[in-house]
Amino acid sequence: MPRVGNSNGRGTKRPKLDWKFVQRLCSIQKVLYPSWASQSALMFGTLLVVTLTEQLIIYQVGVLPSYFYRVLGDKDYSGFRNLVGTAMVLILVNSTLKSLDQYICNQMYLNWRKTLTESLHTAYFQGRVYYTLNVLREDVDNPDQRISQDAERLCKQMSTMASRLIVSPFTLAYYTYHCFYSTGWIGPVSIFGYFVIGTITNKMLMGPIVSTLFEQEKLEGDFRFKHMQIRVNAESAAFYRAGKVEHMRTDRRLQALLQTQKSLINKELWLYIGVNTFDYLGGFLSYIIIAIPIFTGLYDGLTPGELSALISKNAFVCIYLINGFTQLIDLSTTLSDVAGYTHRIGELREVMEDILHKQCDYDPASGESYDFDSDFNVHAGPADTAFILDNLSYKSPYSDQLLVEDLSLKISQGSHLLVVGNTGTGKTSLLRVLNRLWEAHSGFVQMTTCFGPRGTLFLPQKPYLTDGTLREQVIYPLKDIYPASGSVDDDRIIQFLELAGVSSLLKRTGGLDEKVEWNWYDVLSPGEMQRLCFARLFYLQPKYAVLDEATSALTEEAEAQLYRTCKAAGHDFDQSGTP
Ligand SMILES: Nc1ncnc2c1ncn2[C@@H]1O[C@H](COP(=O)(O)OP(=O)(O)OP(=O)(O)O)[C@@H](O)[C@H]1O
Repeated sequence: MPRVGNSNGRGTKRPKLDWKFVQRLCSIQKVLYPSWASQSALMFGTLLVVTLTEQLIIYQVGVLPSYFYRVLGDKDYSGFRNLVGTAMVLILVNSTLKSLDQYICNQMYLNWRKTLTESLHTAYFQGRVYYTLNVLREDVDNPDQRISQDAERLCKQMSTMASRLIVSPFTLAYYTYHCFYSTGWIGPVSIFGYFVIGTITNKMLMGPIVSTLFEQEKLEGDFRFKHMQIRVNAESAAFYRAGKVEHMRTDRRLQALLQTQKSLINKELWLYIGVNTFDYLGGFLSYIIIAIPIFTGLYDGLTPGELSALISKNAFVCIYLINGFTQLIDLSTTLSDVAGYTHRIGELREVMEDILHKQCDYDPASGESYDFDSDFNVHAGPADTAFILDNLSYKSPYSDQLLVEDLSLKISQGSHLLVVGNTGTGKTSLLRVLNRLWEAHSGFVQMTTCFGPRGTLFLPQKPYLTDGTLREQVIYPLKDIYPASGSVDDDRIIQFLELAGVSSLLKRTGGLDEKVEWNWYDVLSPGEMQRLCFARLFYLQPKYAVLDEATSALTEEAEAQLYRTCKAAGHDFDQSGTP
């Protein structure tokens, strides 16, 4: 069950707009832009060309009114006609470029989301990372939310920043040059100073927002998880008539979320005040810049007319330069969101990487780790042996007490082993250690066969049914129909469903390959689920089967029948159960 409710993790630093953010953002960018010729890089290049052209056209459109004044003032009819034609073309090109800009940003967002989510999936499903992350690690909340929602929001926010950020170095350089040309050093230096003060102020105001956004996303995940818990367990809750208590608990999660959202909105108020103040201050700054030489007497020799012309010329370039900077400052709110999501995804990536490298059966050279049907890390041993345990001791995570001490055992072909013991004594844990979900505390454990049809299959205590057709349930976890699709395989599956006592499912689903809308957990009884898992076992025909109370919902008679079938099929099985 995914862990929820833990705060930012034990001893984890509060996420901020700091160097760590830059590192995490860069590592995410490396994923988004794997090479210069990647699709994202090409889109980025196209966006750059489009936005630069757009800037040129915007400038041309901006000066149109002054031409209109001139031709109208001169009553120049042919000039006016030409100008109307030019204006129409420019406006058409401008609006096409603007739409293209938006279109490329949306395409980039889609491409980023695909690349980032697929890369997160690759790490998540590598080896048993998804198990360790959800069950054993407490330092990352809601991994599902980070992969599905946070990644999406990060890409969305970055795409809204992209077109504004991409041209700013060019426009800033261009207008800095013009500003310097018309005002001397005083213009650019004052404007750069104003931008530095604006950035420092906004960085201070953004700091608390980043950590609150991080917290808000965690609570959002907790809230969704609560609803998912009720959705999955609706029947059990209804049997308890637990509507009131679930209502109270769900509302409590909602309250916690809204409280954090409220605090986020309050903190954002200060950032908005900062951003808007700098926006309006920027409008006046050009006059302050021109006022300095006027009041220091530098322009004393100019007539009032010449002075007005100079002011108007200087104001134009200064305003453009200031506008370039204020546009960057306006991005502060988006940047604080980007920082929050970057920390959540960056942290997830780091933890997944850490888990993967700590897995004892991870091979850094090939990147291969344990998975179904992979021979990796299977130590060659005697051909007739499945497991060798020597002085094995193990304990549960976060506990110092050993569950089992110095267990020596060899599980070989032809022998059937039943593990019994009181509840919580570590029977399932033995299977976890055999399956390498948990590390052994000391001693030696070796699996000498592979997973899957040619080796060992584990049937867990809680039957796992995937989404999909009846065939996909039976052949799980094989991806493709094994050994080959067609009537031979169909006959086998039908025969195994009959042997497991669930052939009635064929009628309910309407066939092996009929898509079903229902959730398998809601429509099958626990006994039927266990029988379906046995059909899976018969189909996969492993040499060894490790069953964890796999018949707990069946009658003794049905249990005996299933075991007889297993024996006839030639499985050696290891079963754990409470006496
Ligand atoms: N993910 C986990 N984190 C921490 N402790 C765990 C975890 N899973 C199991 N444990 C603890 O490890 C101990 C052994 O659990 P295990 O599941 O092996 O019991 P069992 O003998 O199979 O019991 P049962 O007969 O009820 O299935 C229990 O005290 C359990 O609470």
